[in-house]
Amino acid sequence: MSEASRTLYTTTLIPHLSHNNTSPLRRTSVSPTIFKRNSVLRCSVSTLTKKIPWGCDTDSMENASALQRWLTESGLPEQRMGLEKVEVGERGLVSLKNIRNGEKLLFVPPSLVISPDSEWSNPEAGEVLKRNSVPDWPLLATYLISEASCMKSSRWSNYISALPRQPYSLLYWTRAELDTYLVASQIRERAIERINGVTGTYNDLRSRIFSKYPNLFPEEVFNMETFKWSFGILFSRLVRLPSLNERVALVPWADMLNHSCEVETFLDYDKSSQAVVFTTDRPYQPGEQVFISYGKKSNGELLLSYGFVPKEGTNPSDSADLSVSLNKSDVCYKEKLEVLRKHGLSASERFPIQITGWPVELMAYAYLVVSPPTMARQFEEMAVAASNNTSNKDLIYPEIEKEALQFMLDNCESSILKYTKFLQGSGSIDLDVTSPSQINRKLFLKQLAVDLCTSEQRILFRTQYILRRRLRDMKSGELRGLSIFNGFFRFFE
Ligand SMILES: C[S@@+](CC[C@H](N)C(=O)[O-])C[C@H]1O[C@@H](n2cnc3c(N)ncnc32)[C@H](O)[C@@H]1O
Repeated sequence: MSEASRTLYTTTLIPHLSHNNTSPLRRTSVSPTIFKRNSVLRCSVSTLTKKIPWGCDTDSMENASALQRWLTESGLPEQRMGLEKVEVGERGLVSLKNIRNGEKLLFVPPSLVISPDSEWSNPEAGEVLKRNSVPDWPLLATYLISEASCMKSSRWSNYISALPRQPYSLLYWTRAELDTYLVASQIRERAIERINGVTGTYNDLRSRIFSKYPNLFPEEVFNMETFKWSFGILFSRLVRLPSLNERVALVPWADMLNHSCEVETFLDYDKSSQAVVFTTDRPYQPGEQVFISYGKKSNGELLLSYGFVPKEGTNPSDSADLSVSLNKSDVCYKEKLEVLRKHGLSASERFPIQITGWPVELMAYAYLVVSPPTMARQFEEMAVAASNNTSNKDLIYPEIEKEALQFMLDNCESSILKYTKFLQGSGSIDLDVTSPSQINRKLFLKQLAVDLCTSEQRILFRTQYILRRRLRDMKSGELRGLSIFNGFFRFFE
C-alpha cells in the first residue's frame, strides 16, 4: 500500500523458497523438543477448524465496529475518521471533522502493528519458523493462519474477524476465469506466476517444516486454501514502512483506508509521534471518505493485488505490458539469446507502456531483435540497455531505427487485436453458471476484465498512433532526401 511497497509487489512477488518439492505430505516423527506436553492443543485443534473465523464478508460492518472498539480499548488514540460503509471500497475511513491539508492522521502505536517480530500466541510455532529462517512474507502468512486458529485466545482475534473472508485479489480467480476474462492482458501471466509462487511457497513450507511438526501445523489448518487466504490478505494489506528500514507490517485500522489515484500520500512510521501515520495532501469535509495511495501502480497491478480497477483515464500511473520476443528464424537467434540471458533477460519479455510513451528498455530490445548479423558487435550493449542496467540508456541506431519501430508497431497491433476480440466478444461470453451467486461473481469478474482491457487497449491505441506517425515522418523524410538527391543528380548530369 505504501509507495515503498511498490517494488515488492511489482518485482519478485513472492519471497523465494525453493519451489521444487511438490511431493505429497509426509508425516515424519515429531521433534521431541517441540512436541512438549499440550503445547499446541491450546490453539490449533482440528475439530475447531470449521469454527475458525477466516474473516467476514467484505462489507460486514458488525465485525468492523467490534474491531474499532477493541482498537480504542487497546491504545488507539481518538480518531478524526470513523469506519463506515462507503461508495468506493465497500468499507472505508470517513472524515468525522474538518481535516486540513497537511494534517497527520491515524497514530497507530507499534503495539497494534503486526510485524515479523510480533509475538505468537503459539510461541513454539513461531520459534520453529524462525529457526528455519523463513522469510518475512511466508512467516507472516503462517502467523496470520496460526493466530486465526487460536480464535479468541489470540490478541488479534478482533482484527482477524474483520478481515475479508475472501480478499478480492486475482489469487482467487480460477485458471479458467483467468483464461476466459484476461486472455488479452499480460496481467493474466502475472497472476499465474503469482498463484504458482504462493503454491510453491506453501509446498516448500509443508515439506520442509509443517510435515515435520504436524502437531504445531496440522494440515487441517495450514493448507493451500488457508495460505491463499493469508497471502491474499498480505497482498492487499501489507505495507512497507520506509522510516523503519522498509519493514513490512500489517497495520490494523490504517488498512481500512482505500486507494485513490488522485492522492499522493503513503503510510509511514513517524518517529516523533512513535506511531504509524499519514499526512493528508488535501482537505476533507465531515462525511467525505479519506484516501491514501497504495503506490504508483498500473490498473493491472491494482487488479492483481487488490481486486479493483480504477475508472478509465483516472490513473496517471497506468500502463499496459507489451510482450515482445526474439524471432526464432533469426540467423543470430543463439547469439542474441546468449547476450540477453547474460543480462538477466529471456527470448520473450514484457515491457510496460504508458500513455506518455514506451521505456527505453523496450526500444533497446527491439533494436536487438531486428539488428542484422553485421551489427553483432553491438548486441551486448543493446542487451545491457534492454536490461535496465546502464546509464547510457538512449541508444540510437539510425540504420535500423525504422525496423525497430516497425517491430514495435507490429507487436502493438497484434496485441490490440486480442483486446478488440475480447471486448467485442465479452457480451457473448458463456457464463456457464448454476446459481445466482455464481452469476453475480461471473458478471463482477467480467466487468473488472472489461474495465482493465479497455484501459490497456487505450494505451496501446495511443502507442500505435505515435509509432505510425513516426514511421510516416521517417518515410516522408526519406522521400524528401531522395528527391533532393535526384535533383542534384540531374544538376550534375
Ligand atoms: C487495504 S484494504 C482497504 C479496506 C477495505 N475496503 C476493507 O473494507 O477491508 C484494500 C481493499 O479495499 C478495496 N479497495 C481499496 N481501494 C479501492 C478502490 N479505489 N476501489 C475499489 N476498491 C478498493 C479493495 O477490495 C482492496 O482489496
